[in-house]
Amino acid sequence: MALLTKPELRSASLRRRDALSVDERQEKSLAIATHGAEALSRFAAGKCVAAYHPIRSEVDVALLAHMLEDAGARLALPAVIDRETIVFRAHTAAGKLVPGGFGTMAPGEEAEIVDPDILLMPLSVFDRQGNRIGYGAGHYDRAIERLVAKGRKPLLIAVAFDLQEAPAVPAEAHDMPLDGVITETGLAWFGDRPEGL
Ligand SMILES: Nc1nc2c(c(=O)[nH]1)N(C=O)[C@@H](CNc1ccc(C(=O)N[C@@H](CCC(=O)O)C(=O)O)cc1)CN2
Ligand SMILES: Nc1ncnc2c1ncn2[C@@H]1O[C@H](COP(=O)(O)OP(=O)(O)OP(=O)(O)O)[C@@H](O)[C@H]1O
Repeated sequence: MALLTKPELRSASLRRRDALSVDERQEKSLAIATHGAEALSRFAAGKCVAAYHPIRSEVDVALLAHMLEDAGARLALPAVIDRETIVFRAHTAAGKLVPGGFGTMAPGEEAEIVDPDILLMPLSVFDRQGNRIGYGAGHYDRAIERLVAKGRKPLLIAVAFDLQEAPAVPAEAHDMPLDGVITETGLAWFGDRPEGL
């Protein structure tokens, strides 16, 4: 069978994700938080974790983010600053969220721009080799490339429902491979388990 293109894989996966009921999404998001916190709490203590403010039918990652915060992590959220660029801004309990682009919410311009150690990443589709497809803007790929160019090596962890998995996602040169994925059935590492985990 011919490999599906990125847009075909994206729309098929988003259709499946959109079909989950609100209750199913909440229940699975809770399982994702439990698995994620169990696997990452110790590692995340003292580190900066970028979550995201869910849009569309994405996993609600807020519970996991707050469990990691309780374990000692600092939180950040992405903000779109132009069509091609996102930055990560510190998200504190007192900090207000403002519209962050593409229907997302993000900390305002007064919030410090930070370089996260761990990215909890939304996506449309992933495969077991660690390839991912987002919404097609290249925002995360470019942000990761910038972090790597500064000598940072953030841990890249996708947060997704099992039904977003595809057998094979075509990878392009700019795509940054994931270290792992957390779904409602647990956390899976794609290669060797990262050091310290
Ligand atoms: N919750 C969340 N926050 C996020 C992302 C994300 O994927 N999810 N991003 C990930 O990069 C960045 C924002 N980039 C985004 C880029 C495109 C679309 C989107 O929905 N695109 C539409 C097409 C464009 C449009 O609506 O005009 C689509 O796919 O239908 C959403 C977010 C940073 N924050
Ligand atoms: N590091 C990069 N430098 C320059 N252009 C890039 C980079 N990463 C992605 N792009 C461009 O962005 C566009 C979208 O890329 P791609 O289809 O991989 O996005 P995506 O993985 O769906 O999005 P995202 O990374 O926001 O989740 C493509 O035109 C691609 O060439």
